[in-house]
Amino acid sequence: MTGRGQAPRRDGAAGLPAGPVRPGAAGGPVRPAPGGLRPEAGRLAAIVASVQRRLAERQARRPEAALERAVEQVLRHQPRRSLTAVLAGGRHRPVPAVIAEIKRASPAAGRLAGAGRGGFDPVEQARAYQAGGAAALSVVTEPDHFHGDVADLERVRPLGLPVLQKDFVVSRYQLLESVLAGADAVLLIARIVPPRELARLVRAAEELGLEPFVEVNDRRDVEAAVAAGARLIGVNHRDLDTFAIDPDRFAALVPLLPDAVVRVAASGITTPQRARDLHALGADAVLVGEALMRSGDPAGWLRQLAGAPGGGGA
Ligand SMILES: O=C(O)c1ccccc1NCC(=O)[C@H](O)[C@H](O)COP(=O)(O)O
Repeated sequence: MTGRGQAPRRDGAAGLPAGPVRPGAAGGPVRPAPGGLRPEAGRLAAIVASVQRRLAERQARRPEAALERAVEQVLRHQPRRSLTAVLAGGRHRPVPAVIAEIKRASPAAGRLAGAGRGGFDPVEQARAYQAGGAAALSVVTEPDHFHGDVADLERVRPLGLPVLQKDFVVSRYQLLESVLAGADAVLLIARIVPPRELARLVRAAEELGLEPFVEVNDRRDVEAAVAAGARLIGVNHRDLDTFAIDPDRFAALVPLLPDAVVRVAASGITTPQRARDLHALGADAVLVGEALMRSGDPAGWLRQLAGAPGGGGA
């Protein structure tokens, strides 16, 4: 996660190459799998390593106690909105709820924001999502591999939709930063921390009024997420090391999820029809990034999913 005072983004007006963002490109040498990462982790390890390096710098600049004091103030004056509440029961409605993502770039896709269309305004993008009927926003804030910016989250919060912060959380310190940025929910990736640490982070997030959105890739992750008490679980079709999409992953893992859990299908959802198919398999909600970022008419894409006339999605 990125806090205030992070290094400036690198996707300025001059633009970026259109190709994929190289893991480790801006974060220096790739180190062995850090923290609780499983030994097979490769490209994901490079992302987490740069996240940890930036985190250490921020922790050195601003001690956790100072953040705690600021968080107390924010929590007193800025109530959180519930992501879970707007997604729950989605599987029993005619169409899934949508978490619409702002993702400036990704290691898999390269630059997404403003590619070929001039500048990018996250607020304008979020307004289009809202106009199309999105239930919530997701904002990717990791800077080195996604060109994310925590300022994007701060800027879209006033629109009023619940906001999920997507980053690579390995420490409670980052959760404090999330509160300060105005997130309502935070992504916790089961793959990047050991199960006990995942449970600690789930608890810590809840104590701070943040809803943990636990992302899983396989059966082991599901077990860790459920044991951690996660109530909001996202099944990610994307392999975090190869970035390849496994289209059958949601179908394979959904039977393992307790009924009470709010289930989100995430990644690689390129068309409204694909979102409908995942809904038919039991998804309460879908999380869509790249397709909306690439669409010239994201509101139309979302309306087409909702079955409204005038939808412009594929
Ligand atoms: O998007 C990536 O390339 C990626 C690579 C490695 C780790 C995470 C990654 N994405 C984070 C996400 O969770 C996705 O942005 C999100 O599920 C939306 O996916 P999509 O609709 O395919 O953009």
